[in-house]
Amino acid sequence: MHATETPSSGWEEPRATAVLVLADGTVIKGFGLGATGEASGEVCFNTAMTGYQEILTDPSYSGQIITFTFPHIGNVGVNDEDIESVNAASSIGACAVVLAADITTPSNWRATRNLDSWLKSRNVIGISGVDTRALAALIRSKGMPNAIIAHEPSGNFNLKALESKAKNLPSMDGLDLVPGVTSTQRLDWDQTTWTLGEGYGKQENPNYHVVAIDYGVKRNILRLIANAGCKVTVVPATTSAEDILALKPDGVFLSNGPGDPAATGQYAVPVIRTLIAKKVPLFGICLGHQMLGLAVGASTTKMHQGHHGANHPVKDKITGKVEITSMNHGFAVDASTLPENVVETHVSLFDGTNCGIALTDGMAFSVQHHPEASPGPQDSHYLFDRFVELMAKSKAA
Ligand SMILES: NC(=O)CC[C@H](N)C(=O)O
Repeated sequence: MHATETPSSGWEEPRATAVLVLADGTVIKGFGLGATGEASGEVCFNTAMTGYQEILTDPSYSGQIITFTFPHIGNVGVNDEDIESVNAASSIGACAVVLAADITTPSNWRATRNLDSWLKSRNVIGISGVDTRALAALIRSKGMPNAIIAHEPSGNFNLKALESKAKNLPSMDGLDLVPGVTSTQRLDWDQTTWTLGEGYGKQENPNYHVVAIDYGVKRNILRLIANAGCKVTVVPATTSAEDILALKPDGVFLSNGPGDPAATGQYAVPVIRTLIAKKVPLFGICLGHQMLGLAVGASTTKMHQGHHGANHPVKDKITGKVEITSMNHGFAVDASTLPENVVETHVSLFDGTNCGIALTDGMAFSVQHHPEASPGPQDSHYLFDRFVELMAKSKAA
């Protein structure tokens, strides 16, 4: 500035190019990234410090806007290997993302792309410059709100219209979102986990055949089942019990997935009940766990703020061991409604909610957390071996 010029009043607030409008009318302004336009969903917060690409592509997050409490999201870029959705038909996963810091140039040897352009290519809207700690605190006190996010480079927003749209969004309670994410065709899976220098491996000598019912399955779950010595056939969510049994599985896996389990249970539960009656070894994760719960007659409830992170302590009540787990759920099985032939096997040490069940006949078990991690700690990998042991016992009987 030239010495004779009048000093300006100081720093001017940059124009907001994105807004997040909550159903209660709260307006959060920031800077748009990723796709332009509007998206709507339930706002949750995830506290994981790593693995944003796996989180964003987890089909369980469909219909949700993820607020990352870790500020530096995008700093390791993205690549083609860390996508978790199996159904590649569309941009499946979270519909929008809320960040504290702007996305910086990626710095990682595996990065092939910048998070911003990748979000745009997947039609996912983002907003940065948000006080994500304050938003997480708001969710903690008031629960997960519905919201509209809008990204408009001109910065012209009709806030009244956005607020009324946000108010009229349907509650996640009662939504069946599985049809939008499940595979439409049967799929043979033999890929195993990733190792440095080798990339993903292949299961060449399987001992067991697992049918995985795809309610929105994550790739790393299928890889860990393959690692444990199995050939996997992934089938669409509405596959009948007859068609599943015709594949002669040694075990059936009930996958994770989005939405309200009670709404999804309408077609899933009768199938699971038949499999229980036929004593087929069953293993369920997250939505699959909730649906096993519904199939045995228990009920599920909507949680206040849910669990979304990578450091949640869970106690295995059978062994007494505590495992640090990856979590992503907004519903839970109500343990007080479990029938006599089902035991609670795992419990959250954060809030005492149910995190695992097993049938007393020993043929079916499930957990609420994500033992496959991706991202997250690997303490719970043992559950895949438990599933194989169950199939071995059943085969030997
Ligand atoms: N990760 C999942 O499978 C989530 C299950 C279910 N949609 C929930 O929010 O509780």
